[in-house]
Amino acid sequence: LFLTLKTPKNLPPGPPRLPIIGNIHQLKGGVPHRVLRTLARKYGPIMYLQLGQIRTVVISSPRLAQEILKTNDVVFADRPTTIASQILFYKAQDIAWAPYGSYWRQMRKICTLELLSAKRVRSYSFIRDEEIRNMRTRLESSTGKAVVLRDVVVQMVNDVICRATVGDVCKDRSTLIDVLFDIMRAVIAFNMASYYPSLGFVNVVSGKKAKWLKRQKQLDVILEDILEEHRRNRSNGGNDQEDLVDVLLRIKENCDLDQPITNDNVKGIILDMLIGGTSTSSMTLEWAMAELMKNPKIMKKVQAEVRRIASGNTIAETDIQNMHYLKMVIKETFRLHGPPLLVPRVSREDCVVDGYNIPVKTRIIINSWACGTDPDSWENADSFIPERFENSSITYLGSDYELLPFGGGRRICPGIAFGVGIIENALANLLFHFDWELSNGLKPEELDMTEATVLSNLPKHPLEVVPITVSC
Ligand code: HEM
Repeated sequence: LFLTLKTPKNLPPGPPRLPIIGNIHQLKGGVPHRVLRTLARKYGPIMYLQLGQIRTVVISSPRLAQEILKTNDVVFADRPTTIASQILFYKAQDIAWAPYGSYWRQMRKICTLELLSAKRVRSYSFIRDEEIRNMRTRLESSTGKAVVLRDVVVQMVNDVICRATVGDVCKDRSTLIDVLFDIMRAVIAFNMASYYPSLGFVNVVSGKKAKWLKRQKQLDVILEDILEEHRRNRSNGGNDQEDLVDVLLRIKENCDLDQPITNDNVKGIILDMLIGGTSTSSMTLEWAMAELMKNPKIMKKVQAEVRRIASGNTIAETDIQNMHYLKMVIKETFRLHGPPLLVPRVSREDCVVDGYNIPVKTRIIINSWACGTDPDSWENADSFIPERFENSSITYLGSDYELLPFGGGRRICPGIAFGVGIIENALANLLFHFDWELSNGLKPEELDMTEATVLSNLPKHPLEVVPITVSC
């Protein structure tokens, strides 16, 4: 498929348009955030691309990210309607893809209070500890042998999130993980039809629609099963500890809400939690370990800190609060390997950004990786240097626009405390209980850090390492 993009005629006045940026095929071939950063360095931090039928503005600097996420937050608080979000996310009846409005506000509030508040996240510490201990046991049984780290951490993260969200590790875990990653791919990946929404037949011809419908069916069976089990449990008196599904079912049955909750809403929200949490947190862990394997001095320094602070054979969450270098390693991992393009926004009305008129219904892509590697904000921007955060007040909480792994504004990720809680605890345990070698005698400098083209925040080649159990 080879399609040349031409300057669209009769567009309202807007930011400088790229006359011909090549073709969609070319964008598909490279890792999109890298292609877009190269284009931004040539054409500027605000670019107007006509991608098929979709008017798209790409933002590539911290200053302009602030204009979108802070100055004009409400204007850019909407999400696009995509074929993937319609099929896979129950017609966008979740939170992440829901249009901005009263339904989104209500459901986000329920999830924030009932699952993702700091207090709630603290209450899951026993789940985190148990599942991280299980991960450790699995690794101990492989001591001296090569393991694919991704498999181990995805299972641990998925088990933590499943237990907090649906109350138990999922019976059908491997199918669920497969489907979740497939959905993530469908949402992120290049898809010609999403640039030509009025040409629905493109999806039919390419076979994508049939594939997604099949995936959706598989997923729906798992989610229905989870709901049914909770309904049964509730009619038998329920459990002492409510999980998110119990909470949503209770609210659905008893509360007089502005927007009544349907079964599809509940399923869409479970899906958000599973997808939002599993892939992002496990990818961050894999990249952090890859950077540490690539940089043995940093590995040594962070291991020394963790082993000095942790006492006894376990790591308490209070110990982690004192592991400042570990936190810097995680921040640096977010800077270089966080979600490179934020979930797209859509403008709800005409708006002026940086002196340019952006018409209503324009899709906005924020290249957070370009912000995180902006040479005006960061020295040696492409190198992994955790020490850069030593005397810095920069956080990833959405108010420092040069570091946006969780986005910003009212659509900022509501799962920051939950995600970071898992990452910090798991990484501290991996570093405390094990020494690590690369498999097949690979040298650190030979480790390939290329990103996968489709899920570009995953390493292209899954990290293979050899854990060596350390007696503490
Ligand atoms: C390392 C971990 C994580 C990263 C890097 C991450 C990143 C992000 C990003 C970049 C966004 C889009 C924000 C924007 O549009 O400005 C987002 C949204 C979201 N995330 Fe996360 N996330 C993580 C963990 C989690 C967890 C653990 C959950 C829930 C259990 C979660 C649930 C969500 C939801 C529901 C949204 C949609 C928010 C909305 O549209 O209102 N995330 N996340």
